[in-house]
Amino acid sequence: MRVVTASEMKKLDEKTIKNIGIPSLVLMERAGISVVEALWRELGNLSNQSFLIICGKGNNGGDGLVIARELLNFTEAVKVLLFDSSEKLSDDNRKNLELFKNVGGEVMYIQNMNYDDIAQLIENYDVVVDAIFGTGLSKPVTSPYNEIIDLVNLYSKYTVSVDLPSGISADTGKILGAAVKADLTVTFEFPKVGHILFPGRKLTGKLKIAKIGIPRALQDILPSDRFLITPNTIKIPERLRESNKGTFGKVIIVGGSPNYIGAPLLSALGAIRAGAGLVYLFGPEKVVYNAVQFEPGIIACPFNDNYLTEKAFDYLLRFVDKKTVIVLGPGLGREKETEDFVKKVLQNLSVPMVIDADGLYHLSNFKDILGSKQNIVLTPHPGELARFENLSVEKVKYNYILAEEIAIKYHTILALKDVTTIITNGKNVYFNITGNTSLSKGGSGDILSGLIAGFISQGGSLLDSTIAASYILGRAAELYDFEGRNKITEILDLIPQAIREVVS
Ligand SMILES: NC(=O)C1=CN([C@@H]2O[C@H](COP(=O)(O)OP(=O)(O)OC[C@H]3O[C@@H](n4cnc5c(N)ncnc54)[C@H](O)[C@@H]3O)[C@@H](O)[C@H]2O)[C@H](O)CC1
Ligand SMILES: [K+]
Repeated sequence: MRVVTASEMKKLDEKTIKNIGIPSLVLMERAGISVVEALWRELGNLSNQSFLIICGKGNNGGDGLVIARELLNFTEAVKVLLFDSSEKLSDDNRKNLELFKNVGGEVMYIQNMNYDDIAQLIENYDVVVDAIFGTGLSKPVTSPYNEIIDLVNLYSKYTVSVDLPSGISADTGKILGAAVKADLTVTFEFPKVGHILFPGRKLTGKLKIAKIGIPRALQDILPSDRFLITPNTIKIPERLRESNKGTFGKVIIVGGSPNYIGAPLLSALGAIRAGAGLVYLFGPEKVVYNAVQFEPGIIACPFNDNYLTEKAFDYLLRFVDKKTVIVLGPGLGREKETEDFVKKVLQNLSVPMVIDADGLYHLSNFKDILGSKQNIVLTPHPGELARFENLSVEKVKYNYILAEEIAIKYHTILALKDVTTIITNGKNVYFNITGNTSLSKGGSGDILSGLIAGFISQGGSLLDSTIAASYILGRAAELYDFEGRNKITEILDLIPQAIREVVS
């Protein structure tokens, strides 16, 4: 499913109105009705509820006035709150204000009230409809908008936002001054970036996407480069019955050090749960023997030292063949001699690699090597990417445009792991929103790295495998929400069911 920006949505609107000839008032009417329908589905009988619709001066406010007029067909307990009687309203807003009044609708102006009265008013209604700003928000909100938004957040019993929570940037999900915290948001035709990235995603509440008649034929004008990952985005290699362990590829997890014994094991378990045919663990002997105790399905490649040093490379070579996929990094440690090992691996091996954790730490000291590589997946979290690029976490977090640039610069697949994970090959961007706090603990990234490699080893492309792994890991966590009180290994046990959901 495409994810759009404000300007892309505006362009779609304009083409629909100017090229196709569907009047803007028709689009507004359908938008407004779709919100009432969503409210009816969410709240059931609307006739016994009361509604306060807070309208801005633009078309978001116009939608609100359509909603108000339609709600009057269910109940008389409908009131519209406008900001300033002298405000210059958009044409469609003004028209719908007139229609609302024509059907006996009641309007109040914030300019004539004090904040206590407004707080009281908000508190007296069952539902507040936030139709202040939508995709037209262009700068941080100021008085009186921010005060009203704060009052809605303080006193509203149930808030539904039209198109976007007012105050949220459609293009970034950032709060511009102040923003409404909605229980439900009804948007039109496509999710906006602001619904997908935090804090916009949190303030959106439950998101409903309504069709309002934008012709499908026009959608080709949209750049096809931003997508919300849904089950039908997922491509997982088919598992033919006539097969043997060699059919499903070979993954070598390269990692481990005295303080990080579990990380490479978790990565190996991720590869096993993805369905890889052979999963090797190449690491310090203590780490490897520990892993095989836990999971005898892992093939042991113990290196007789506490850390993987340059000497380990020749030993690793014995296990690598052209079908191998390597996960480089889980628990590697940050010893200088390990960096020499990592450099040698990157200089001499051209097999697909998923580079995570301390693999990224070492790689950051010789990034130019990526210029000569073809099939690398980098899986940093914001802190690791900030360090990798010598930027602040603030600059990096949820910055999908920067992520695209980095993927192009190093021509890799980049998975910027977060509550919304951003996956990009530099051309397209995919947003993953599955998961919950059961993944907010050590080891989830290790599992992900193995899961990605496991899908690649079965024939998945680097991009498809990264998308599938991110979605599947999140879905596994959702299948039984431990609310964070889980062992990370319990998520592994739910991966087969999460895969079955998308392949069946
Ligand atoms: N196809 C669709 O998606 C349709 C969407 N509709 C609705 O139209 C709005 C967008 O309307 P627009 O008039 O462009 O802007 P807003 O109503 O979001 O904003 C109102 C107005 O406010 C001004 N403004 C911007 N920032 C600030 C600020 N910080 N302080 C004060 N004023 C500000 C600016 O001039 C804006 O124009 C979309 O969200 C949908 O709800 C159509 O109704 C139907 C089709
Ligand atoms: K809104």
